[in-house]
Amino acid sequence: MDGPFTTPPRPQGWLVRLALSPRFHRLAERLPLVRRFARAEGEALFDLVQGFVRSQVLMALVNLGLLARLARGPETTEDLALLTRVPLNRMEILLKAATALKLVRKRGTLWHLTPRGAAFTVVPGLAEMVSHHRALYADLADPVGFFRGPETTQLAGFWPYVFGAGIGDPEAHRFSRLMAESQTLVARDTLAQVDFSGQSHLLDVGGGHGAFLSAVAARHPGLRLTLFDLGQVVDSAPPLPAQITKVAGSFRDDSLPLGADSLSLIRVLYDHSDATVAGLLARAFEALPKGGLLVISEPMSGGDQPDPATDIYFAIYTMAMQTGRTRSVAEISTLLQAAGFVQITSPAPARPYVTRVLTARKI
Ligand SMILES: C[S@@+](CC[C@H](N)C(=O)[O-])C[C@H]1O[C@@H](n2cnc3c(N)ncnc32)[C@H](O)[C@@H]1O
Repeated sequence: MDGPFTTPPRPQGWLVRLALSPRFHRLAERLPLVRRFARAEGEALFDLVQGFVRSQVLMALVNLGLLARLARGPETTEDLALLTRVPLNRMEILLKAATALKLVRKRGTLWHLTPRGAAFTVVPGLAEMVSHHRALYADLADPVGFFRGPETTQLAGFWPYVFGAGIGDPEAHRFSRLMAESQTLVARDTLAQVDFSGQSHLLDVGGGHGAFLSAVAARHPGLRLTLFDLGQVVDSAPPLPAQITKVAGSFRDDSLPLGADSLSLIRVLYDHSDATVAGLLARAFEALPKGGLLVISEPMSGGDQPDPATDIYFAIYTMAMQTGRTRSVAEISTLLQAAGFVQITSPAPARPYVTRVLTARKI
């Protein structure tokens, strides 16, 4: 730690005072009940210490294609080593680490996937998501510099649109595919919490390749649907159900299309600064008729009660993007109220690490 603290130490709670005392730790080893608690805390601390190594083991398994390979059937260490050009002794260590992560197990001479390892290979977009963390981990390689605020980050380069930059076709394709593949779970959790059956026309702003609208189309065949996103993104979308119309434009520079009585922003706000979000919400308010429904769905901060997933992973990820922010329900609500929206509700999320839904109305 460099630099002096300017305030004298403040009083601490008694449990913290105990945990700060080396004498207490020596004593705890001799008292069975306290020992159990102290050891559980010790294990939790060790898990914190080794977290990065766990993630890198997972990254190696994904990038070497080992989990995908084992999804085809069991293999020997020798074959896996040969296939991936990893020396045999190092492959053995990697597979044992994967066993400790409960992703694989060895029976006789053959490595098999566990049910968790098998589930990993079929969750849409999960392997791609792990792979693209290369940029995030590069940014976090110097965590002190990262928290002090670097000039540039690799992750910002992965998502060029966040600065309003024009994007090329390969970039549009790369990040839209990543988002579309992870959209399945987001759409499922969003549609479990929002009922569009009273609506006639939904406009999905920043809708990427239309994965969310395709899920809505399957659920509500009579609903008119409009996909709005940057030109390069809508142009590279795969063929979509007939009820979806594509409109190209930028929510920074263009008005949003009129005519829809509901508007969704799925995983859009957290990419952008408060100023950009305020502008976007003002445009959404303009585009909706009286009574119009706004749906926001993305992982949200726990606010005063930080959430174990969103206040670590998403808060730091969006900070690494340099323009984004993982906001709490209260923070988004303040921005919504400033834009004129009322009747703001946010049901408890089923899986906060997948998404949280917030709805509001224009009246
Ligand atoms: C994180 S992705 C989410 C995509 C999709 N809603 C989903 O959840 O899979 C954000 C989307 O916002 C779009 N976007 C970013 N800036 C935009 C802008 N200025 N105007 C329109 N769309 C924009 C991106 O192209 C991208 O498709």
